[in-house]
Amino acid sequence: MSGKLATEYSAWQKLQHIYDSEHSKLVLKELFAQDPQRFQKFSREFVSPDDPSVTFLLDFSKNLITEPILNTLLDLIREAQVETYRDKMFAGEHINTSEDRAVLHVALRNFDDFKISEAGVDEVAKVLAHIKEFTEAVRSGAWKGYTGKTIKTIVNIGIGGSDLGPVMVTEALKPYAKRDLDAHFVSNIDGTHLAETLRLCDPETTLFIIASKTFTTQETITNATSARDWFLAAAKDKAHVAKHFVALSTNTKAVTAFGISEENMFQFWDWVGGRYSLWSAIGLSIALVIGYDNFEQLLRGAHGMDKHFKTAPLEQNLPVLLAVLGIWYNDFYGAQTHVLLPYDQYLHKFADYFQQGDMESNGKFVTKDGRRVSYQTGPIIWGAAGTNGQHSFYQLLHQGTKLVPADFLAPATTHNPIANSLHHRILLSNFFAQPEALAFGKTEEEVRKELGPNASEPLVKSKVFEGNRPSNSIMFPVLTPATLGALIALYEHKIFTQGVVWGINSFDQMGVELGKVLAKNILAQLGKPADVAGHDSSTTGLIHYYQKHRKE
Ligand SMILES: O=P(O)(O)OC[C@H]1O[C@H](O)[C@H](O)[C@@H](O)[C@@H]1O
Repeated sequence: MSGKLATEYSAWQKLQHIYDSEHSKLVLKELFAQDPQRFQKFSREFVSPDDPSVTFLLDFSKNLITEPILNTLLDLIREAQVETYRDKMFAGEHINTSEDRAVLHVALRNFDDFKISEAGVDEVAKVLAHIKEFTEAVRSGAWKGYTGKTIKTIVNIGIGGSDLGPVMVTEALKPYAKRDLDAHFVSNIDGTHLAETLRLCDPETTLFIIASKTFTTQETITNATSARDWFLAAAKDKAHVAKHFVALSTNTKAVTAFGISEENMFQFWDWVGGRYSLWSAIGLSIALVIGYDNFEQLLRGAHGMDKHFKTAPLEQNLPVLLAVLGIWYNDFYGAQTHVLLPYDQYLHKFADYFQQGDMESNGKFVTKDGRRVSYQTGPIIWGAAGTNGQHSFYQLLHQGTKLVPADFLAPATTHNPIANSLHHRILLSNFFAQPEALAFGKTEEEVRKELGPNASEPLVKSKVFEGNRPSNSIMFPVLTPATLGALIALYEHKIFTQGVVWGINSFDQMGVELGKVLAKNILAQLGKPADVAGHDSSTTGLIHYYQKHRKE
């Protein structure tokens, strides 16, 4: 990010030239046939520098690249000074320029390797100790509710980054969960979300975790207030709130004003972005569910990936490799989306999580120095756990008119080897088959041979798979807390790398503000039709329809 638009880099121009002159010749079937070493050349094994059991394989050989293309993509990384900006991030420089903030989620999982001087970094260990002490008290039953009973249910109230990370990780690490502690997550302002959750809770045995970096988010504060009202309807005395409500926030003043005392508050800092906050106090619900030691393993796994990202040469650097492949499709092939396909039911929220992680980070049209970009920035992220997607949207992946680069992820070993691991073998056979089908397809000739001479032309055509659809495959031995930590950090650093090349600020989220302001204005006008003013005819018509039909 040198103040340049990405298109001004000579490597970018070279890539454009390569794309224009060569892309029609980039045929996976031929590339594999020409080079028996292709898998060896275009796959890397990650082994955490901290823990050799944290390892995975990235196979990126089924991508529309050659060695010269990869080298040019890596030249782009050099020209955009990604390594310099990476080092600035790790050093605590204020690379979030619009908000004048450091970007230090890496400091939350640092365990003393990188020297970072920024206010608050020296308090990380203290907050972790607080999390440890509190989670152990709740999990052991030492922490009692207002009638002396132990906590059986936790309800995390938060939205966006204060929800998606804890939801995704608690789902992913269920095998490590304390099964007699129920965890619920309430995010939506729709009263249905809270009401349906409270039906499952007993005020005597429920702990509410109010998770909000700012502690001003309308949804969270409204849900927290209603939860407190529900609790007090049973507990009567406000003094009991202390045993049933804790807060995770950077805003001590607002937390205490809400009625949660400082000792029940878990602090974090403005250099933790919401969508990078599961490593901070926002991870309290994770630590409660899987225990502090497993939570620390998650952090250590991420730290191993941080070290790799910081030190590995570009051609070995996994986040960088994923980033450049994404740029190749996003900016040269014109792919609009990127699909995440974990073949692991425990990772069923992985794509939801990285929808915020990626799209809120890189969905921006203005560079850091205020110029309108002339190229595509962040892709649309979507996905679902395999094999479910195969029975719904894979039709389009295989035979649709759009190019959808895909990441397939799977563990070699399942936590649930039922039926002698038959389920897992079937799951993995699909995990291996789908990228193969996408890459190599099925020719007309093969279809004709299969259908015989009497097959109609339209039938033959409809059964052709053109192939040449790219994907990455990521395999790991087993989904442990540390492996998950490393995987999440892998994608975080991929997003960072792409943001630097595109010249945008990946760490603010100005685009979510306008809707919030308009909603606040409209809320004040919902009373009667005469109050509805200052809108276009569509918005006015919609509000009037609501006013006519509501029954409250
Ligand atoms: O944690 P909070 O301050 O309540 O913020 C919750 C979420 O809301 C905002 O609108 C941002 O777009 C998100 O990045 C953030 O994670």
